Amino acid sequence: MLQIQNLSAGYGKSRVLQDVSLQVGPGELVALLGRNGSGRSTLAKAIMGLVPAQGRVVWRGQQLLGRTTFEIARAGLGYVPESRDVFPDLTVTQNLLLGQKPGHAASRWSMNDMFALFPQLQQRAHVKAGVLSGGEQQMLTLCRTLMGNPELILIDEPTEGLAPQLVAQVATFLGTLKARGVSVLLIEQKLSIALQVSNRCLVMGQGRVVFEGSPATLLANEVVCREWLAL
Ligand SMILES: Nc1ncnc2c1ncn2[C@@H]1O[C@H](COP(=O)(O)OP(=O)(O)OP(=O)(O)O)[C@@H](O)[C@H]1O
Repeated sequence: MLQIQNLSAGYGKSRVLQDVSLQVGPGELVALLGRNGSGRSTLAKAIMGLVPAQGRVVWRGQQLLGRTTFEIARAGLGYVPESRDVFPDLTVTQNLLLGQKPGHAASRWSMNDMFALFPQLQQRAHVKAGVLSGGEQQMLTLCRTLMGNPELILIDEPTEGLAPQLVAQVATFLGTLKARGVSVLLIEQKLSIALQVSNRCLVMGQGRVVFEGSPATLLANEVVCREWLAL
């Protein structure tokens, strides 16, 4: 469904990604692990057309490289960046409504689905997003992207800085995406979450994919865990 072949990308003269190839199948949740600076966020940005890249990013048979971020999102890809991304002066409900894509077929996700996943957002439905806690803003960013009905969603470190209870809610959220057939490429620092929710794990190191396999295979690979994940 998403096929990345020999992707290279970087900033100015510095080359960050080198020859990255991977794929994400329909309804699959692929976890992208690695140390800080290994290039995972750059990969997500390259897929979304946010950093210059060479190679092939093929989505449903069509090359995405060279298209604008807007066109890539319209083609069915959602992106939740590492930084929380809300409209601070709009309420929670208004933020969610803005996530919908006008003129598209009805989203398979309703506002009530979002409130069922994160009840805190319902309690704060009419509060301006700018006064929410960091964790609540993270939930709102996830939900707003989902309201756009993506077929594949790239999520960059959704549990970073969250209290354990919220981490558990994000894990449930990811499980719901999987259960409802949304493909996910998840950048995650917490190995426990990645192992719990993913079908397959990729490990990146120095801008390359250095491991690919099931969560169980990754856990059993002491060399990869030590050298590339510092476990
Ligand atoms: N805007 C930028 N300009 C220049 N270099 C950058 C930029 N963003 C990232 N880099 C560099 O690219 C490399 C990969 O960073 P990237 O953010 O993709 O890694 P990461 O695996 O997502 O790690 P992290 O979790 O720390 O973000 C790092 O060396 C980083 O310093």
